Amino acid sequence: MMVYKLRYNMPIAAVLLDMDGVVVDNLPYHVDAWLLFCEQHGIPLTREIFYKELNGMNSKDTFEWFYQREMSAEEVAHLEEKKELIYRNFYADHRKAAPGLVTFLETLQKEGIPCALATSAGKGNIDFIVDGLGIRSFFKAIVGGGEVKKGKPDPEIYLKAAQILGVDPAQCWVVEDSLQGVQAGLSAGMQVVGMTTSHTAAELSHTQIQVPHFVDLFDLIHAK
Ligand SMILES: O=P(O)(O)OC[C@H]1O[C@@H](O)[C@H](O)[C@@H](O)[C@@H]1O
Repeated sequence: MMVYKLRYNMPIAAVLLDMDGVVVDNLPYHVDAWLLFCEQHGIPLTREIFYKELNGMNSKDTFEWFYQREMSAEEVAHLEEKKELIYRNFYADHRKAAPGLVTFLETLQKEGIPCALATSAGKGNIDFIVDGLGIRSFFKAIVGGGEVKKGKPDPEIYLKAAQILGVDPAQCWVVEDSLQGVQAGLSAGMQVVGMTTSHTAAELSHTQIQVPHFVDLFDLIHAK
């Protein structure tokens, strides 16, 4: 059941989209890649632990969680390259925009509402999705995981995106699927749409709205 509890009927200053699990429903491919990477490196990981603890985190935080120590940028880049190669091989032939995404982006553009992408992913994975789907021109800003000091669940990435767009965080809608990402959006003081690709609506019930995809989403969040 969809829960619809808007904090108030506000105009939308901007929409900030998460990428993995939102723009594309690709999480199972990321998880398969992490599981294979972990198997190859002797790290115990289960699907359940991934969704609960790691989904939405950037690579640095994920590798530090695995190895339980701080890691240098070089070390992270080296391991990240291995894992993302596996992921991109798994997902390349399956790239597909989430249902309703392009119409949603076109509507925002027509209404003059700026849109940004705020993802924990690195540049390689961002280009792989954004250019793979041909949607780059819809984004006024793209903030990647490597461009913030603190990754999700910290609000920094969403606050940075709002700052680049020059909008009030309280008038932004975030679209997220992961628990870490939802927390980042809520901590930024934004309204959050929980997209139920990785978690159930009940697990995302702390967001303002839960939806399965972008179809009809604009009408739901648009102030009447
Ligand atoms: O959900 P976002 O912010 O697009 O996150 C991307 C990240 O999502 C995580 O779940 C993946 O483990 C990462 O590899 C990926 O970079």
